[in-house]
Amino acid sequence: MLPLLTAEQIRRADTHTIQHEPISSINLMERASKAFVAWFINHFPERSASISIYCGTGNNGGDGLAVARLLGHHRYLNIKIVIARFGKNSTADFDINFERLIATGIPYTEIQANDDLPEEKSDILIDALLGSGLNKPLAGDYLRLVTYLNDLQKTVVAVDVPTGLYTEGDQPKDSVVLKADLAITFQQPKLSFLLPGSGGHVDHWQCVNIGLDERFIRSLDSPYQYIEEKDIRQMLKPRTRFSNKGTFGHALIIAGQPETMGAALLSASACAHAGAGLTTACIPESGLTALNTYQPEVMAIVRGVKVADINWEKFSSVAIGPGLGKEQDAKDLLDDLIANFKKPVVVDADALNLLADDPELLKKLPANSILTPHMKEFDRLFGEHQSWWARVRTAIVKATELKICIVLKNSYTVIVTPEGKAYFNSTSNAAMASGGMGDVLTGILSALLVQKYSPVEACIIGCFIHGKAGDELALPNRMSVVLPGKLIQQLPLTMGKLMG
Ligand SMILES: NC(=O)C1=CN([C@@H]2O[C@H](COP(=O)(O)OP(=O)(O)OC[C@H]3O[C@@H](n4cnc5c(N)ncnc54)[C@H](O)[C@@H]3O)[C@@H](O)[C@H]2O)[C@@H](O)CC1
Ligand SMILES: Nc1ncnc2c1ncn2[C@@H]1O[C@H](COP(=O)(O)OP(=O)(O)O)[C@@H](O)[C@H]1O
Ligand SMILES: [K+]
Repeated sequence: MLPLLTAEQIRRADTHTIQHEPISSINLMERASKAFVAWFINHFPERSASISIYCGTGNNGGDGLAVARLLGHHRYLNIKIVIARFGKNSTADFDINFERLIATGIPYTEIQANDDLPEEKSDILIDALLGSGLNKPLAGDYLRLVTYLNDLQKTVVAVDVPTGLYTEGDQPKDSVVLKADLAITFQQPKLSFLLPGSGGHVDHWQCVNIGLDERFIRSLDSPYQYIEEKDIRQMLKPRTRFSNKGTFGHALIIAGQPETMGAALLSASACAHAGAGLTTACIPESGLTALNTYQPEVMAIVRGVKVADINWEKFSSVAIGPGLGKEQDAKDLLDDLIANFKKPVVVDADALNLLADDPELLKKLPANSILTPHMKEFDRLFGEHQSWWARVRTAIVKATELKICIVLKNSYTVIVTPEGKAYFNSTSNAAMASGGMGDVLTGILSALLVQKYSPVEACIIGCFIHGKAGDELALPNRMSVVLPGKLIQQLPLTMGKLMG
């Protein structure tokens, strides 16, 4: 896991590294700038490209000056430097890099407060105006400059953080950010890159290691973590030679109505493909032929048979909700499940909406149950939110209070645990934004629970493999849409590769 730090924690990690590695702060800046340049060269190998580097007078600007000098060493010869000296202050490391720049003879322009803004003809802009030191929304000269640069619609590469973007927390409404095509960011992705809204200011980001003290970073025990493939490889258990279907548990999926049987089919099929030993779907009678045709491996309990006839004890885990509707029979099933089943359950879609109408029932969920809301379901459950940052904060409070896992779905789905940790998933892509994709995730989570992964492990592994299967299909094949049924077919391969 990659710990995700706040701006203040990043400063502490910088200071600690400087004191204990030890390394001087100017050499740490040089290391960061070299790491930036290595990636920049990767993306923009054309040495004749016209590049303008906009530098503030803090350490982000210091990085910008060092980057300019290093690009010069790499024979990028069509470089222009613009220093925005809007205030009196500059940092010591900015000043040193300014001296070093002058020594190289690379020309630069300075703009002061209220100056006319320079004509800009370069194709690529490097944004080193402000970084993680941002402490208020852009105003005055910075606002004027950034608005001007945004209007030019050039390719923008941000150093560490786009100017104007908060590293974490609520981005003030209507605040202006220098929109980046690429942010080459130091040590760890910034929390704001991972949330819709703020993340929209960065088209792509690339994280470069600058050698901050990892032991110290871990000791900060950040509640925010970024899931990496190596974590999943460690967690996923290969299937052993003498295993049989009994080894891998029996999942029950309560889903579907005559009009939304597809949701039940997708969940149940995903559950079987993600390795449940046995899968049973509790569906309306009219869906029986569809189920037996689409996925003959899945067994059925036909709804309409009295609810109490379900022998809950037979199942190692139960998921409820996809396409279920909110009619009385759905409500009765949910009540009965919560009254009689004491192991963690997966609650999705309509079952979440039923819980939103009945907060007392929500409090009775078995400990460590998993809720999988998208944004709208989340707000129905826990109230309207103005930002994703606010949603993550509420999810932490609610998951701890109710002792449950909350999987808040989106790009970078956030998994919040009863201990109050928030894990950001690193897989998935926009080709997966298609109806039924969440139903597939519910089936995967059930399959992992019955295979005896803990609820937190199931959420982490489940979200990762769901997104990974989508990435494996969409990215190399340039698919603009991945349908849920196709993703299900990919799951055994995705899981097999991660186990091997
Ligand atoms: N030793 C270190 O601390 C390292 C820092 N690095 C760079 O340093 C950056 C952070 O540098 P700084 O802390 O100097 O801060 P910045 O360079 O981001 O900002 C400079 C100063 O601008 C002022 N400011 C904040 N918001 C403003 C606003 N809206 N309008 C006008 N002025 C505003 C603040 O006083 C701030 O300190 C990182 O993003 C990274 O690029 C890297 O060189 C790696 C090592
Ligand atoms: N733009 C996107 N990028 C990455 N993943 C996405 C994107 N859009 C949707 N997904 C994933 O697809 C799933 C959609 O879930 P949900 O909205 O519940 O769908 P449905 O209700 O149609 O089944 C989630 O797991 C989400 O993470
Ligand atoms: K920047």
